Amino acid sequence: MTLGPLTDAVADATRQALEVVPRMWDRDHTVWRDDPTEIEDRLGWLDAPERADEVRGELERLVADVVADGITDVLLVGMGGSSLYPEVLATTYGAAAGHPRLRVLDSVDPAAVIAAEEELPWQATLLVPASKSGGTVEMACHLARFRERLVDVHTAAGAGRHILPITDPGSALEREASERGYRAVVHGQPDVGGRFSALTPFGLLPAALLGVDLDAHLAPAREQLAAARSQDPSVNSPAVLGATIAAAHRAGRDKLVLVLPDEVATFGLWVEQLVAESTGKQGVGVLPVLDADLADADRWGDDRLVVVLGASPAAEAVARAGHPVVQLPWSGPEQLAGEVVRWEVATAVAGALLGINPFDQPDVQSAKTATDRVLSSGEDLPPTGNADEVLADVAAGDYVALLGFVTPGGDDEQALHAAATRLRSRLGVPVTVGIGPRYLHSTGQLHKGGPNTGRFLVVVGEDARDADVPGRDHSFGRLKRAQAAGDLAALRAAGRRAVHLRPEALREL
Ligand SMILES: O=P(O)(O)OC[C@H]1O[C@H](O)[C@H](O)[C@@H](O)[C@@H]1O
Repeated sequence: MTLGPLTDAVADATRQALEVVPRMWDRDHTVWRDDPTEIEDRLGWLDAPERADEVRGELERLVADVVADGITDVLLVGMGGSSLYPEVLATTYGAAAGHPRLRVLDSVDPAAVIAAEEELPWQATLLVPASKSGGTVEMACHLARFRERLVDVHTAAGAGRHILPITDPGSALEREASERGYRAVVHGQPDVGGRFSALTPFGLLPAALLGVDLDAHLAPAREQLAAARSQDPSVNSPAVLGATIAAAHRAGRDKLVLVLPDEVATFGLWVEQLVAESTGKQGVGVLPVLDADLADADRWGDDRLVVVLGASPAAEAVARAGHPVVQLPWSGPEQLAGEVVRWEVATAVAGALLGINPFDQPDVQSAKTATDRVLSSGEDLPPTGNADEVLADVAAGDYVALLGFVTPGGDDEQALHAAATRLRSRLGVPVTVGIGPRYLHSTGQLHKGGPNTGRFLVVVGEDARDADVPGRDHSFGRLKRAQAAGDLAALRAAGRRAVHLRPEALREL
């Protein structure tokens, strides 16, 4: 740890954090807020490993049956907390011998939907709709469309056996499952919010499907939770990380540059949702920055805290340039669930020190409401503008977010990253890239609820082909455009500087 300018502030914040720790373990909601709403029923992640032990056998039996049925592929559809950890698991571990591949879809881009549809062997595919609320629109549209593919090959009577939802008890998705005879329903933990649900069945079922040994996966999580009870700061590294994030924020270092080993690169997406959606509200917020150019650190403003997982030769130069650097040990992918706990505790502790409720997401709804309005009114996107409208007065302490409603992994996404690299070097401020609608369930909260220091370029790709959504009067392409329009409207209503651009405009940035 090279805290440099933050050394004293972190020591103070660590003392405060250690006062928070026993109260957090007592489930004392006043750590965060006097009002217990969306706190007292959101702390179940503190005993996720014990709760996992209660359901492990059932999950392993379900998976054994799936494997015995000859399933070769799993398609998980869901958003935010219901999809990001499965994506981390799939990309970090892959499928064990004899277990199905796992593909995660959190895009409504028609090309992405069609690609999944055309590439999967529906005869041997299991569809896993994952949604805590059971009503998230993207998941519902995916389920409607892909269920038809299953009906095509298995008939309506046989399709249900190929659908295995994960949802909270009593949700609309659970009702649909019983009406339509889906294979089973795996319940989430009602007292755990989406972004804290990685070690509940939302992450455990996908892990078991991939053939991950759940007991071994959870072992580092148990160790980290035990450490998170300690009053010794050399042991309780999760609380110290939370204290460091809070101290950095208080000092104006509200951008968290995360440097990860390549083998867990997608873990950044999970941390991004956890930190941004938990802290970004009431004008407060820590912006996760996943693609910082460390070689440029001597040109950065003093608004950044750098957290490095594992060894990074570049981190030393960052510290020499005067930025605080936290180095966390990394022994390999088997440590993943321990990192989940570290970041969950750190986020909860940082929330307490920053005076916000880390478990709600009050500003996510505004974009959803605006999207519904666009869909029902028949409106389209507002006219495109000029990036200079919002970039002209960018100053130190600001950030730029490129928000692309584009095909994940396609040319337009590459163009977004290339433009982000150029803007970083031109403007000297952090430039993030978010892919819609994924980011709406992640950094979208911070964009609208956090400090008004962002500039938002909403880039919407054209669709060469569209895909209809059975049972709805809009297509996937229309939904995508309505979500982009909805977020633009919500950003502007929150007083944020946001402009609509075509992908071609990225070349001029
Ligand atoms: O799991 P679901 O209920 O479908 O919710 C999925 C996601 O939707 C919302 O937009 C929240 O902001 C996220 O925190 C959540 O993870």
